Amino acid sequence: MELNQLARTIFDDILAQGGRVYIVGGSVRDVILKNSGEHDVDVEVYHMTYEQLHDLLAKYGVVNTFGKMFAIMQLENLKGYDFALPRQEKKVGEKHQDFEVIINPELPLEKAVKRRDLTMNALMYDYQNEEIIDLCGGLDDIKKHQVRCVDPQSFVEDPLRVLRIAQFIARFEMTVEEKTLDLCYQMVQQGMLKHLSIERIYGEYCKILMSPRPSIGFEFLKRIKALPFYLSDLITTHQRLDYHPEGDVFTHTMLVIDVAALTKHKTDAPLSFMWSCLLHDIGKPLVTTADGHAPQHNEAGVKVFQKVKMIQSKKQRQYISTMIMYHMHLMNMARNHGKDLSYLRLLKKIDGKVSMNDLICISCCDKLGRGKVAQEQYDAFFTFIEDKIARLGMQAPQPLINGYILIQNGFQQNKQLKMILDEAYDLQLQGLSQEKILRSLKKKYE
Ligand SMILES: Nc1ccn([C@@H]2O[C@H](COP(=O)(O)OP(=O)(O)OP(=O)(O)O)[C@@H](O)[C@H]2O)c(=O)n1
Repeated sequence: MELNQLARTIFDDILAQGGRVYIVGGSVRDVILKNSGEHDVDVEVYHMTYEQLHDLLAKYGVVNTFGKMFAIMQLENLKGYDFALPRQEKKVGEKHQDFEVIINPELPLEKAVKRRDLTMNALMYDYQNEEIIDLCGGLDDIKKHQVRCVDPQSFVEDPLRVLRIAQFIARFEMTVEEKTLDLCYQMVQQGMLKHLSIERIYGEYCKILMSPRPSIGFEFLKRIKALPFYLSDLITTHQRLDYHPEGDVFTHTMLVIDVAALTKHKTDAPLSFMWSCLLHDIGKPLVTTADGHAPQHNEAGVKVFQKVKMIQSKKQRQYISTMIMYHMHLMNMARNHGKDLSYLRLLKKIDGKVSMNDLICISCCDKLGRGKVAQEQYDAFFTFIEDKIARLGMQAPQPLINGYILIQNGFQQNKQLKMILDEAYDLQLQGLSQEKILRSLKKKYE
């Protein structure tokens, strides 16, 4: 394993003092999976007391301790390394922190691994012997590309693990072993996931969305009936087969997010973009008619989005809401040979909230998420957009008239001003000069 030189020096010191060092958790798994990328290194130190380990670490720098009960220690000058003592955990309440923790430096490894969620996450790297210790069959499961829980009894103690499975299988393109899948289903049926905080759920959803194949994670959540209402409602919403040969809205959404996963690096806000793709059609269940039409599903989607509480950042909410609102405008314009004016109006509406680039990306993903898209249709869409961009740009034109100018020209500062400003901008887009806009507005409002 690749380890920092200071970490090696500390580990050697621990061994010299009679301790034993094991690296555990995601960093070991990721080495086996040949998964590159930054990862914190979790170090479990055996045969030393809390005080002994603390004193030893203090020789190398300032020690910070986290989670009084978990006794996790970090060195300020050794970022990304967490030192902990072996422990057993017992759930004592419904909340995430409701655990009784029993630290035991002499805990047998077989017992220590029991608190881990999945076999691939229970692998240990023995620093002294430079070998992987696999007490739960994690290596075999990785070979089979499957996730499997270590111990059903301890697995259920943290319901977040159900969502962790969803993100792991999406990230590593794996399947879920049958008994583990049944266990997850039972946990959902028993309402265990209801106690999870929205922040924790959001974290796992983000990991699913930023994975190479997000659909794998959401298909799993569908199978165990753990989807929130705004996604599960998509399953029973059918669409017109001539527009959507792929079938219901959920199936379409899954195709869209998988294409989006390949496109996200081209966008200005990859995570928010992925969320937008997941949620772009959440309005459809509300407005879809018996023959599969979904008029104004974008506006309905914005309303449903207000109920999606797990996204809390104001900026992200504004981005996603704007994407839901305008996700079909470019496509509709291309279909109806939209006028330059509607394109310019669209630029103004999205201005500062999302970029035209990101709107183009979501339109492409939406189009590609229909299974087989006729090449001519796709080409026509691109020609349309390229033409508009070449002539009219990607940014909304700067307004010639602002509130200050209106007031200087005798308009009152009242509620109507905003409406008049919109009107002024529209006249500008129609090609009127500043002088002519003011003249026209004065005539109308005086
Ligand atoms: N609900 C949880 C969270 C964590 N773990 C254990 O703690 C380790 C470290 O957890 P964490 O850093 O949260 O996740 P990783 O598995 O490292 O995965 P990621 O790549 O998402 O960080 C996991 O490998 C697993 O052994 C667990 O059993 N149950």
